[in-house]
Amino acid sequence: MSEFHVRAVAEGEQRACLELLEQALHAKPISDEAWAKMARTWPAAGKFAAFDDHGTPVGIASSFGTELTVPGGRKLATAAVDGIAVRADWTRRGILTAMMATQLEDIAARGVPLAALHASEGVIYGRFGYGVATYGKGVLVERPRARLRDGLGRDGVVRFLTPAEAVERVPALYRRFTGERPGFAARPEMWWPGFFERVVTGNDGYRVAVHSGPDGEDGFVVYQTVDMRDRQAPERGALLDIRELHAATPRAWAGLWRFLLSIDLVSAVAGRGRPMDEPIAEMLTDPRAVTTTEVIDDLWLRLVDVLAALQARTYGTAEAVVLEVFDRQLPDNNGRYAVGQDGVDRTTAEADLRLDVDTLASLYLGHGLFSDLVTAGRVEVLNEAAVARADALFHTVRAPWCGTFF
Ligand SMILES: CC(=O)SCCNC(=O)CCNC(=O)[C@H](O)C(C)(C)COP(=O)(O)OP(=O)(O)OC[C@H]1O[C@@H](n2cnc3c(N)ncnc32)[C@H](O)[C@@H]1OP(=O)(O)O
Repeated sequence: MSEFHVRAVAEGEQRACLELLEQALHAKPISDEAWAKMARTWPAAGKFAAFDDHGTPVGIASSFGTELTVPGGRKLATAAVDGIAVRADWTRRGILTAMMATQLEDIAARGVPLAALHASEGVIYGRFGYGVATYGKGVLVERPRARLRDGLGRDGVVRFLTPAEAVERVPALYRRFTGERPGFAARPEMWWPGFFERVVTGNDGYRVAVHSGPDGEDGFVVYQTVDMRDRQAPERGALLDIRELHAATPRAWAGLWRFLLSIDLVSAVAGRGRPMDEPIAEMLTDPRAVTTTEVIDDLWLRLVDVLAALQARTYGTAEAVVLEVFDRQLPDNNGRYAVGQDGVDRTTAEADLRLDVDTLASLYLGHGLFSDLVTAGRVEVLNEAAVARADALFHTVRAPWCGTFF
């Protein structure tokens, strides 16, 4: 059997790696034209690949640098893992395992405390220390029944942007969003061409509209129209499928929803991966006009430097707890941490709760409760009184949400 070896991707090898990624994700092959646009978003830096004996890439692990907001508002350097694949004729031979080890060691060596990804499947990344740290909900709003409460969302103006205008204006607008919600991801310059420009200038019919309030442009929505008409239900109009909707103020948020729900010949407005606490039903006169269609795991988080990550966030009001953390891939993280409102440090004190690093990652941004993960067998309790304290320390008022796909 042929062997593979993992090393950093060299300049000039990126396109072959991207082709391998697109093939593994069952996407269309990359044309020369598409590659010309994408090349600048796919630098060799931050990429590792597995190569066969002939030097052909058979696996890719890519990441780029971003920042995530952690509870309390600090922005923490994060490796956004945006492309993982192994060629189908090379799977289940340990290539992903080898690439993840190299990638994690590299991220740790560079002093980046967090890594994050969106997973294609739920069974892959827990073994590498990633835990589900944010969730998103799918919503379907039936337009004929949906009326916004009086006065809501009427203060501003919404207008369409051409694709070229959207490419030029939306990145600057996005920088207005301060991202205080835990889990919120910054979008570095290199994110925009591959994940935004390609979508809004492509042939899939995406439209972009911006909301303007008293301080200028303060929100935008990107959506696609899906034709729902059929012979059985000729009265049905289109479905508006929101790709993203961001607003700097509650008024801008309501204004964008009002706009979407006012468009003619539309039977429903749908969104996926919306914040779990987005108050859509609450803004309508008939809350039953909204159906939650799904809840999806959104951001998978990896605490690469557990001490730095724990020290970066703030905590609720409760007495400190001692957590004993186990990390198979990055053993420097193994040990006990005293976590409290007054700070976090390593300790030799007896542990209250024992857990794996992926479980701690899933609690880190404030989603979920230690007590539920005790029930689920994910947290070992050595001191019963510490469970409620850990809940109070870690849980956040706002549901964490990432808001950016990568
Ligand atoms: C962040 C992102 O980019 S998400 C996109 C991820 N990529 C894809 O889904 C593309 C299609 N799939 C693939 O490319 C590959 O199947 C990968 C990357 C998911 C897995 O690569 P492999 O090299 O086969 O993984 P590897 O051999 O190292 O397996 C490690 C372990 O994970 C398990 N595993 C890996 N992938 C899967 C899977 N899809 N389903 C179930 N188990 C899996 C293996 O069985 C193995 O378990 P073991 O340690 O108990 O033996």
